[in-house]
Amino acid sequence: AVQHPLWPEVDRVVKQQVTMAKMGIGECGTGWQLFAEDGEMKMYRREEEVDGMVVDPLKAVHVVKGITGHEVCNYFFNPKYRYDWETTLEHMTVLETISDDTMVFLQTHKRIWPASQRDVVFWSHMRKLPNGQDRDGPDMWTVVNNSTESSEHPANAGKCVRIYLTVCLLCQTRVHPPKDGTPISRDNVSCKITYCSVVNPGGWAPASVLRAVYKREYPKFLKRFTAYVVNQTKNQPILF
Ligand SMILES: CCCc1ccc(-c2ccc(S(=O)(=O)CCO)cc2)cc1[C@H]1C[C@H]1c1ccccn1
Repeated sequence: AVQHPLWPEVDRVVKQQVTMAKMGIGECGTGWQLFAEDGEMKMYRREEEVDGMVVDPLKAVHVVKGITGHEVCNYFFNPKYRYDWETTLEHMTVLETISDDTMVFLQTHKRIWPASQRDVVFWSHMRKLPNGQDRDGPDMWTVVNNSTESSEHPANAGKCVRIYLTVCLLCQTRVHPPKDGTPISRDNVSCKITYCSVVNPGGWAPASVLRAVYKREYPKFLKRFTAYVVNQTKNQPILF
């Protein structure tokens, strides 16, 4: 089959992002600060600025009972669910469907006063990862979102400031088989979720405003998204 021009970049960025997401906070270099904690969810960020703009890398780890990594990645990747869980989304357009696991999106996010409204163009790729370590262990699933250009939607041509982001959602399913040999139910599965993101806000926005937005929005986003997946899957057969 003929390769799509984006494919080499998709493959390279996915491998690079998954490698980083697998690293523990301690291995990810210094300067990570825990800025939000809620039950099993822990959110870390590193304060970084590029040309005076806040580009704080974020890394969140969460363990959610009753869902699998395949299910989490399906609900994160598939555009038909996005308006249900992405509260800051104003509009989403699928610019290109490259394959059943790779799409290009244009999204405008709700304006955060006093910053101007933002939009983003990114490719999104979902992939099952071979479980290198223990053969019989459940697979890992990932979705990587990475900013890309669009000739039909040039940056900063309209009212929105174009942002640039790289996001990696890495999911590892855990199965705790019941002692008495009864069939596996949702009580016997859980998913370890690692969410990494680096967002360049594009144009200038006050560091204090951006950091306040991230501090408020990221915990809300991950809690709302995972609760949504639990609710959507609770009466469905488990998708490993
Ligand atoms: C000035 C920066 C504004 C800003 C930039 C970027 C994003 C953003 C875009 C995409 C993704 S995602 O993980 O790829 C899921 C697909 O939508 C997450 C976050 C959100 C905000 C704004 C709306 C705020 C926000 C921040 C963090 C989480 C959710 N929303």
